[in-house]
Amino acid sequence: MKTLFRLMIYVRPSAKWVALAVSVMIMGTLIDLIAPWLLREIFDEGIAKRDMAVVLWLTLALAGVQAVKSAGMFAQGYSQELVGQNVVFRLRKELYAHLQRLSFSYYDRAQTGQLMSRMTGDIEAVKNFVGFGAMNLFAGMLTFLGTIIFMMSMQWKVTVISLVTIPFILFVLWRFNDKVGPAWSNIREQMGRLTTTLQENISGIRVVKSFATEKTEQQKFAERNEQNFETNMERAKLEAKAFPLMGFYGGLTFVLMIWIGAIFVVRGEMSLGTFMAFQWYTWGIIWPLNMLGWQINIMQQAIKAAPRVFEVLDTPVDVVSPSVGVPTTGMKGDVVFENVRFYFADQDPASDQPVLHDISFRVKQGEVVGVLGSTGSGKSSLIGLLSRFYDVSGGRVAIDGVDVREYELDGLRRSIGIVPQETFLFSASIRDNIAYGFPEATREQIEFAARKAQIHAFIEGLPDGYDTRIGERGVGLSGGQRQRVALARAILMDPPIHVLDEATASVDTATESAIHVALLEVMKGRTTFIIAQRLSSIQHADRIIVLEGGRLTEQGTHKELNEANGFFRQLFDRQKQIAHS
Ligand SMILES: Nc1ncnc2c1ncn2[C@@H]1O[C@H](COP(=O)(O)OP(=O)(O)OP(=O)(O)O)[C@@H](O)[C@H]1O
Repeated sequence: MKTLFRLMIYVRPSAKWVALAVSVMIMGTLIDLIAPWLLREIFDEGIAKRDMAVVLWLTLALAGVQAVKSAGMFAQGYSQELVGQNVVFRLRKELYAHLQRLSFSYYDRAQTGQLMSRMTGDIEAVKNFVGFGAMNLFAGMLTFLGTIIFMMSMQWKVTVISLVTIPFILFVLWRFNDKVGPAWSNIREQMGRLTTTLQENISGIRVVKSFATEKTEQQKFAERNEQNFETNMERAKLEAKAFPLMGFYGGLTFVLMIWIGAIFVVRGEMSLGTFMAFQWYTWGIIWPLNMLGWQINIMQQAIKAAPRVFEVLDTPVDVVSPSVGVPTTGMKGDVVFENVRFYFADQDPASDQPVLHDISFRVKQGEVVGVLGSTGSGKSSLIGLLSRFYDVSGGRVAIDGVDVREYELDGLRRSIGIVPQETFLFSASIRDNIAYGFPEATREQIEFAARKAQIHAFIEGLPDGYDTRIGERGVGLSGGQRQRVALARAILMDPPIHVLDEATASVDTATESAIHVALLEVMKGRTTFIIAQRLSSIQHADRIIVLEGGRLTEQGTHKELNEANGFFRQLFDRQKQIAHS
């Protein structure tokens, strides 16, 4: 019930169209109730009295009301679909906007397939109910009650006797409703899992193929598909049991009506016209009850699907912009980490070790800082705190003396140009990919950024140059080329702070060196963090920070760290040895 009330919030803006659909539906129902009454008059006042004028006028009236009803059906069909589509539109828009706001900690755990399925199938199920099911459910109930009232007013005894089957039909419906709800809940959940399997397989198809696990993947998909098939068949079984039974009781009502009606006609307690009208009215009892099964189906689907959508909408956003954020215009880029401690959302501070322990350091505007550490030492997490991908669990991160949590969030993120470890390119032209964060950039600006990222010559060599379209996730470019496009994207943003997270790990050392020389100019006056595992990447750093197991163990210049004989020195010796062997 709570779900239905909440859905009403999305219907409210379309109240005018709901009112139109309901009015037309009530008019259509009234016509359905008047038509058999006209038929009775044709029989009793026209045929029985051999008055063809009455027959003609009443037949014309019958045709007229049917024409009005048909026109009304058009208006009702259109407006109820409009209500449904509007609800879907609003829900999808809100869901998409919320997905954009949700923080990294949500996406660390979310399954893409489940989100896709909620965005499509579940919302569609809601639309079917709001746009069609609900209105027809209401129309059915109105027709049912109206028919009984009209019949009672014509011949209450025949009506009461003929309707003895109704409690049986209602019992079958009640049982069906009870069982079909959980079945729909399973189906919606399984649809989500099926989409997840499909999405993961397609995204990871290169891994699947390189490990030749197509058969295992097929098997996995087949299992999910089979579960889906079986749950759907369970639901179909419920329908197969309930619907014919309802059809049987409905038929029985019809037969009873003829039999009891005939007795009353013979006894002279019912006119032939009323008898004929009752045959027509019977349908006004049977169809709403038969349709009720389908409508319950549609309603239960929506009741089970909507909470899946609301669950995403209700997920709190844990990294939000302050209501009045500090503007970032004129940001210089002095960065301070003060006693920073950090746990991921799925960690328990009571029992787990923090990913970052008590980190403190200061970086002045324009400094180039290398962040060095073995894999898993916390380098990316450290940088994630700067852009507020995550918030610190203790201590603070400040830029120009202002806590990052006090800045206006969009401005903060636009002030930090990150070239991430895993580059994501969109299926668009190379130009659009470079200008992703700055769509109004001029051709010169884009080319300048591409030159600095050492990718301009390559792009110029392509048949369509900057207009060359690249496939999904950058297919068509090598890893190093993709990294350089991402680098150009960050350079174009011209932020006061640059972060290169293993940004040159996929390029050869000669290209890396060329990129660094070009970047020296771009980085001038800008604070730059270069995260790396190999020393060649940080050769131009003014200072180096060394992370080990989430702790800052060393910091200083190349020279100072070489003399300190710690992790840096060991790495230096190891990489020198490899280079010489
Ligand atoms: N979402 C998460 N939830 C819990 N722990 C995580 C999560 N993401 C990363 N970690 C853990 O946090 C630690 C630091 O990870 P991080 O990615 O910051 O390391 P890194 O130094 O950048 O490693 P690499 O050089 O391999 O990229 C790792 O031990 C990792 O397993």
